[in-house]
This record gives sequence, C-alpha cells and structure tokens, in this order.
Amino acid sequence: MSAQRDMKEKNPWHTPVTIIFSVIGVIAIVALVTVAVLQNRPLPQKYKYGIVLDAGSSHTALYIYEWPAEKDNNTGRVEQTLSCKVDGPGISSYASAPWKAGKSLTKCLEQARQKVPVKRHSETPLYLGATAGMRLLNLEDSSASTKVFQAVEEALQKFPFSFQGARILSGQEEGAFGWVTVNYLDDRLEQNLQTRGALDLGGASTQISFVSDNFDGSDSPDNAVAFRLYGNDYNLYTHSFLCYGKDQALRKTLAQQTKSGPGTILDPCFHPGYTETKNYSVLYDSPCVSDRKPQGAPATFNHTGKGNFSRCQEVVKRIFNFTECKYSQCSFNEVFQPRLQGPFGAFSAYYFVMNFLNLTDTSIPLEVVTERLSRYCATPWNQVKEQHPGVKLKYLAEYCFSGTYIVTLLTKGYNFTSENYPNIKFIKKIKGSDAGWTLGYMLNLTNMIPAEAPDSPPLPYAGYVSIVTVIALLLFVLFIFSLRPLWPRCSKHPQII
Ligand SMILES: Nc1ccn([C@@H]2O[C@H](COP(=O)(O)OP(=O)(O)O)[C@@H](O)[C@H]2O)c(=O)n1
Ligand SMILES: [Ca+2]
Repeated sequence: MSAQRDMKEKNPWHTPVTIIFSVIGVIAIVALVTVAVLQNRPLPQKYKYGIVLDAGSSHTALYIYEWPAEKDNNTGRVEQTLSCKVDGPGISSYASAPWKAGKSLTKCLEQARQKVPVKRHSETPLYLGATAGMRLLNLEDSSASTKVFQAVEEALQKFPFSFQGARILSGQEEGAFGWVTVNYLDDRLEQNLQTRGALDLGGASTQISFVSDNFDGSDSPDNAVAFRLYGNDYNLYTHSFLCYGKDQALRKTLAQQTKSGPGTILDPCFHPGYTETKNYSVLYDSPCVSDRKPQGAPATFNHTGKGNFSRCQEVVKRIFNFTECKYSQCSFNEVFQPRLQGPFGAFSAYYFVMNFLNLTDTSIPLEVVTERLSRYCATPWNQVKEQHPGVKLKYLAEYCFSGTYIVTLLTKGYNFTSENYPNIKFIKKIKGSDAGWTLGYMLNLTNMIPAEAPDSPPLPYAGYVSIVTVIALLLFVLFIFSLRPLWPRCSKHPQII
C-alpha cells in the first residue's frame, strides 16, 4: 500500500502545476479558436438596393436589384429581387395625356416601396431609361417627349428613393449595357472568359453587340464601345437599328405591301382565314413609315392572311437594304458589321416569340426551324385561336410574322448561317435576373464594375478557420511535448493504483 502511495506521489502528471498548465493551455486554445471564429464570422447579410425602370416602346417594367451591403465591388453578386410590369402601354403612347404616363408607374413603385427596407429607401438610387419608343416620339414631336418626361419625373420624385433622373438611352448604350448584363450574370467579365454577344429585339429597335477579333473600332467608330472591366480591355461592336424592333418592322412590312394604296392587303405573314379591317392612319402613325403613306389612300384597308412563310420572308427581306455597303462587310442598311464571333444570347422579344413557337432549342437545325415556321404560318387562323385560347388575339395573330422576321433578321440581316445558328441561345433570365440593358445600366451608373480586378482576401473564410484550428492544435501538442521532462519514467511493471 505504501509503495502504491509512493508511485502516486511521484507521478509528475498529478502535480498541481502540470494540471494547472494543461488546463490553462486547453482554455487558451479554445479561447483563441473561439475568438478567431467569432471575430471573422460572416455577419447576417445586409443588402443595398437599386431600382431601374425600363421604359420600352411597348411597355414599362421596373426591376429591383440587391447586393450585399459590404461588397459593392464584387462581381456576380448583384441580383434581381423583383420585377414589376407596369399596366398599360409604353410611356411614349401617352404623348397626348402625359400625366397618365406618370400615373401608370405608381403601382410598381408602391411595390418597390414595400420591397426595399424603409431604412434603405433614401439611399436607393432610382433610374428611368427610355428606349426606342421615346426616341421615335422625340424625333416626331420633341415637345411631347419633354412633357412625358416631366410627368414621369414628377411621379417618380414623389417616392422616397434617390431619384437619379429619367432620360433616353442612345442605341449604343442600350446595346452595350445589354452585353454587360449578359456577361456579368454569366461571370464572364471577372473571370476573363470568352464573352457572349447580345441580341436584343424590342418593339421599336433591335440591337446587336459582340466582341470580334477583327474589330478595333477604326473601321466604324460609331459602332465601337471600349470598356475596361476587372483589368481587361474590351472593344465592343454594337449597333442599334431604329425601326427594326418587331412592331415597327411589322409596320414597315405592311407599308411595303400598301405602296400602291390598295384597299386589301393579302398578307403572307398572317394565317389563312385571318381578316381584319384596319386604319391606314394608325398604320402610318410612326416616323418609321410615315414617308411611305400612299397619296389618296382610303381610310381603311382589309388585312387578309395568306399564311405562306417563304412569301412572307420575301416581303420581310424588302424592308432591308442589302445593295449598298461602303465597308469591307455590312449587315444591312449600309451598316458595318465585323465577322460574327463566339456564342450569343438572344433575349426580350427574340425569347418571347421563339418560346411561343417552341423554337428556343437552337440545336434544331435552321432548315427544320423554317419547316416548322412554314407549317405554323399555314395553319388556319381558326385553328390557331382554338389551340391558344388564353393568348390575346392581337399578339396571337402576329407570331407567324414575328418568327419569320426573327429568322430573316438573324440569317439575312446579321448573316447567321446553319453553322453558327447553334451558337445562339434564346434566353429570358440568367441566374434569376432578366437579360436586358437595365442591370448593365445600373452597374455602370453605380460604378459597381471596377476597371481593375479587385484585391481578394488571400484565404476564403473556411480555409482561414481551418488553419487557425490546426495551428492551435499544433501549439497544444508542442506544449505537451515541452512538458516531457515531467512525464513519468517508463516502468516495466507500472502500477497504476
Ligand atoms: N411577354 C411579352 C413581352 C413583350 N413582348 C414584346 O417584346 C417587345 C419589347 O419591346 P420594348 O417595349 O422593350 O421596346 P423597345 O423600346 O426595346 O424597342 C415588344 O415587341 C413586345 O410586344 C412579347 O412579345 N411578349
Ligand atoms: Ca427593350
């Protein structure tokens, strides 16, 4: 018994000093890791917001974007959190009653007021950008366009956001910001990946924007937009064709067929059995066609469908001018276009129309696309109506034309071929955000895409915590080893008790 007591007394592990050291060591390590983890733990996310109103020719839409409050400068982090379609037509349609343009926006702004936290209201920028509808109104009647803007500004200033102004975007801006949006959402800018061209089809204008190796802007400076984003230089080719959005293109195509002012148009772009009496004055009420108004035309004409894709394509082709080109190569209307390059994203009406026609899959060969369109256009109007009972008749009637126009614009206008047609992707959204110019516009105005690549922390958070823990454990083991002289001597027959 006394030998056992001796052994116990000699065991240095049981000395109070060692025990105290060990306990302090363990506590210190636990404290170190806890402090490091707590100090660096991501705080609950706080968001900042930005609001953009897209005042298009056919309608206005409001988009709210949000991004983590502490990371204004990081890529791929701005996301669309709400979209609201304004009831009624585009603001340019309110030329004769401008106050109604302002009033039409209030419902969506109310939604925005609910969505954005109250304490963020006053710091949330609010922008309104108008596109081709207002460009046309401005050409037609600039004082009417000024009045529409006044009414819209007055309405927007009534909300608690930081209103940054309402203005018309140039066609270049519209094309370039659409390209920025698509490539930002795809994370192609920060990662310096091959960029995606942007094809935007609106109601009154259409834009094509892409980077091409054989374009540096010298051939056609009007089509060049230079960007430096995340430390990379981009020479973007962009062109906006005013009057070549699908609604104005339809007017042009109809006007083409009424040149001699007949009372009836037999239109291959509308379904057989379709027949409507339309007003000449309504058809010609646009600067895109007003010069074509036939003299002495009757007040109305009979618009009758014939449902023939290839003949429709023939009349659509006539709204493009392919004869003149003073550059090495052109798309149409004497507009320079470099060689098509890389993948493309086609959005807005490109998507809506091709989605309706079940043709968004571009692995379907172009020949099959035209076959399907031919069959669709030839379908009698009554049958089409039966197949799509929920679709507004005005829109339903136009899909044959719109599909034909899209295929013609892409292949004859921009020179896409069977080989590179599969490079086009018809898209509506990318990672939850709508493809369109609005996000790119806001990123630019809030300086959210830096010219140079941002410095990133050397380690991600999880890596940092792991390293701190491993080092702490290592220190602990070293500490234990440093107490080695105090360890019990090995005995051949240790007696524990
Ligand atoms: N669900 C929808 C929404 C819009 N659209 C069309 O998409 C086009 C949008 O053009 P927009 O109003 O942005 O006009 P722009 O000012 O861009 O020329 C219009 O032709 C609309 O009719 C559609 O086909 N289906
Ligand atoms: Ca648009």
